[in-house]
Amino acid sequence: MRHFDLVVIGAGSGNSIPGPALVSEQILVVDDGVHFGGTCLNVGCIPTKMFVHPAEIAHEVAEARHVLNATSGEIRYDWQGIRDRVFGRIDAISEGGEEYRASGEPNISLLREQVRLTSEHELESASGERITFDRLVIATGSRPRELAALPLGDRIHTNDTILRLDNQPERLAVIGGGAIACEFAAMFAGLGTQVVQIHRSELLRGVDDEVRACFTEAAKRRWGLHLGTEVTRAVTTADGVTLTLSNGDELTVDHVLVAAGRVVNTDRLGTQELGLDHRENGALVVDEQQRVLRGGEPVAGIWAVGDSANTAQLKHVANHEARVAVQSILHDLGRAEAPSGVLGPIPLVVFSSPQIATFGRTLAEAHDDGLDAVEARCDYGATAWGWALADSEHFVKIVAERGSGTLLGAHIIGPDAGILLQPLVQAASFGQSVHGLARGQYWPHPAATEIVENALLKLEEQL
Ligand SMILES: Cc1cc2nc3c(=O)[nH]c(=O)nc-3n(C[C@H](O)[C@H](O)[C@H](O)COP(=O)(O)OP(=O)(O)OC[C@H]3O[C@@H](n4cnc5c(N)ncnc54)[C@H](O)[C@@H]3O)c2cc1C
Ligand SMILES: NC(=O)c1ccc[n+]([C@@H]2O[C@H](COP(=O)([O-])OP(=O)(O)OC[C@H]3O[C@@H](n4cnc5c(N)ncnc54)[C@H](O)[C@@H]3O)[C@@H](O)[C@H]2O)c1
Repeated sequence: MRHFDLVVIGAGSGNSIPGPALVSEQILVVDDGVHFGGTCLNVGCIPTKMFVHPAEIAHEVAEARHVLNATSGEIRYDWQGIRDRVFGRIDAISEGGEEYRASGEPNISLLREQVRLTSEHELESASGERITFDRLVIATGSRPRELAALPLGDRIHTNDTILRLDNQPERLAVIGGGAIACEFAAMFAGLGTQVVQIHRSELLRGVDDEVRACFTEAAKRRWGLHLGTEVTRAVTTADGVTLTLSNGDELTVDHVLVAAGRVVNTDRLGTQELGLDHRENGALVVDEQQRVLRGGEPVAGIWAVGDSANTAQLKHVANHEARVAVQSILHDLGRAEAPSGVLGPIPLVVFSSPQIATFGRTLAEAHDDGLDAVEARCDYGATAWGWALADSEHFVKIVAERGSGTLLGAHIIGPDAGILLQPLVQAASFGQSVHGLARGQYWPHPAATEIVENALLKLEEQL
């Protein structure tokens, strides 16, 4: 029976655990993914954004008349060319990474199989191999939730398969109203697919109400939107997929994308049987060192990171957790201080069109928490950069506590929202009050950051 000092299950964020600091450990990396390297690299953040950008250019060209007073003729996009540019780059990284893990380092071995824990120090692979270990990192991530009414197949996809289609769908139904659904809907619509998004409630629940309303209006202008509706039946024919909706409507599309949330992969790992603490969504409960808990106490020798250990389901969170886990393992080995682990608020950027960026509380949430909070809004259109963009709909909102000026949240919709959010994430992370934040530094004129500066100035007036 093989034995390892450390086993890492999951080679997404888990793949960054082995490194120079652990070179003296015999490490086994285990992964059962079709492509090596996890969700972000193969079917998540990176390929989607590599499609989102060309789609955004295409959208801007279509809108060019608005800013250029130009007449834009019909432009045809080369789906296969875009797809091959994306996967030509990504697949090479995935294949190179797999080869390096399999044979590039003397202390690291690779197992490409699904495994299940049989105890805290033993696992069994699908082919029946039993392997023991001293320490374990669980980084098994999540997978798309499937819907009974929409069995996956050649025409019904998740994010795992749709980006590799040979031909761009002329008609696409997107099911769901979260980040994935909103990004894919805008992306396909930008490239000229006739998109219809079908969702049982409102888009982007949990995001600031005004931001959501602005997004929903923009979405309605760009693609079909059926809200408060579910798909009850799907019939695949030679012509496409005919969907029956809960309101009785029927529509036929070429392909369907199911984006109805993620299932945490602990359900097939055996962690429940080990009595480890789980959250409602199946993620493991961990402490600030990423050690998994049982009965609220850390279990010796087991760490968890990423989607299997948090509810944020974001890559920047998973990356940070992996760094914390490495330091905690080194601490366990007597070679480092214990990590502190805690960073500031977690930002979320939805790379749809328009883009949304947010962190922290909305004004309503701050009030619900009993805080004396105030909010200021600056429209893009109230600044010189907004005039350059001819923007009349997007805005920045900042929430702070009256008196102390503590930054409680920020909510942005519009071009480069993710970039505009970061100075506020930085201020909140380093405990900087809103007092003096606008006037205590230069803001280059007339850059888009002036929108943030003006929101801060308005906010300060209310403190
Ligand atoms: C379409 C999409 C777009 C996204 N866009 C963004 C974005 O723009 N920004 C952002 O921050 N986040 C984004 N995310 C979320 C982000 O991709 C995830 O939060 C992150 O990749 C999770 O990393 P992880 O290491 O926890 O898991 P993963 O990367 O999913 O890795 C887990 C690995 O474990 C393997 N595995 C699971 N169970 C077993 C088992 N029992 N045995 C062996 N192997 C196993 C899996 O095959 C997988 O390779 C997106 C997600 C999706 C789906
Ligand atoms: N830009 C980003 O950072 C980015 C992009 C994509 C995904 N992600 C991450 O990935 C995670 C998953 O994204 P997501 O959009 O799949 O999840 P989500 O949880 O945001 O949205 C899931 C959607 O599916 C709907 N849904 C759930 N069950 C359903 C059912 N049975 N029938 C019909 N609809 C159903 C929900 O109402 C919701 O609108 C997110 O938590 C997000 O953090 C991040």
